[in-house]
Amino acid sequence: MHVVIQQLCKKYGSKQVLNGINLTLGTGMFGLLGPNGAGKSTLMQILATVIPKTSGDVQIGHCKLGRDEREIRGLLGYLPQEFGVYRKLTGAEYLDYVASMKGITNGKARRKAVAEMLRRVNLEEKRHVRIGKYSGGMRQRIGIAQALLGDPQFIIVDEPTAGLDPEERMRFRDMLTELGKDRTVLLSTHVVADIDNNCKSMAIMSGGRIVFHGTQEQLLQRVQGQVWTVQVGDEKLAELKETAAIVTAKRSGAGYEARVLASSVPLPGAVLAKAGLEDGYIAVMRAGNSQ
Ligand SMILES: Nc1ncnc2c1ncn2[C@@H]1O[C@H](COP(=O)(O)OP(=O)(O)OP(=O)(O)O)[C@@H](O)[C@H]1O
Repeated sequence: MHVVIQQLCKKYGSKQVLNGINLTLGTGMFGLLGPNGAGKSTLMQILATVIPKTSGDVQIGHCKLGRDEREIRGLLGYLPQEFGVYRKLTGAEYLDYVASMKGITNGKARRKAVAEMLRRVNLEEKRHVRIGKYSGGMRQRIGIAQALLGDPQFIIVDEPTAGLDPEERMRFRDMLTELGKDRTVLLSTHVVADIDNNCKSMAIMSGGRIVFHGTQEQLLQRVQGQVWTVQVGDEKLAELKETAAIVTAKRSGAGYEARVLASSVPLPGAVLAKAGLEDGYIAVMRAGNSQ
């Protein structure tokens, strides 16, 4: 499914939260990366028809946001950041409720869909337990289950791995990868590591704008030949912070091993390193410019 976002804006009072967003998504996983407060959740909520846009156009398949809300809700699955509202319902009750909202009105069909989804996310045994008693991983799984009810072609997932342990994190990512094979999956996160190899296309948001939109390779190309590691003491590190962009500084021996972005050797002894996504992200955030 194709999703085309053009000049999308959102204002809360006089506060401009989204400022002229342009994005095109196709089949597969699309990673949206940005710091807290960048506007990612606002964008997700607009696409999920939870809140209205202020201006701009969004085309989801053959539907238009602002005109075809009901049809759009039938096309998409949305996993929001928070689930607090449903803590008192059991997993099965919650999925039954969501299935009704998605228009699965036939009781038998609904029970079948709910049972199938509980099995798929491995929560059959916990179906009569209240969601408030679920672990972080279980809550994410019931979240993805509700998002997948009705077999949506566009899946929106907001900050999916918060509160998950490493194993749950990996399982969750595998599940999204599988879903992305024949659907459009939009994944928002502030954790660079969540944007793994499966998100071929990605965007970076900052201050309500898209500051990068392209492939992972294109992001890496931006910092090719500009990432250095260098061993420094406390004083040199402070000096370096003034003159160069430091990606990380890890304690090493008596000083630090600093990872630095610079167009030429930042200090004598600095060694050129292989560029990673984190380096590209830091470079784009510092430049704050759009592609
Ligand atoms: N209902 C609201 N009224 C006023 N301002 C809001 C409202 N909702 C969000 N904002 C503001 O909009 C900006 C973007 O918030 P948003 O939650 O979309 O960012 P985010 O990138 O998803 O970050 P986070 O991961 O922290 O949620 C923030 O400055 C936030 O304070």
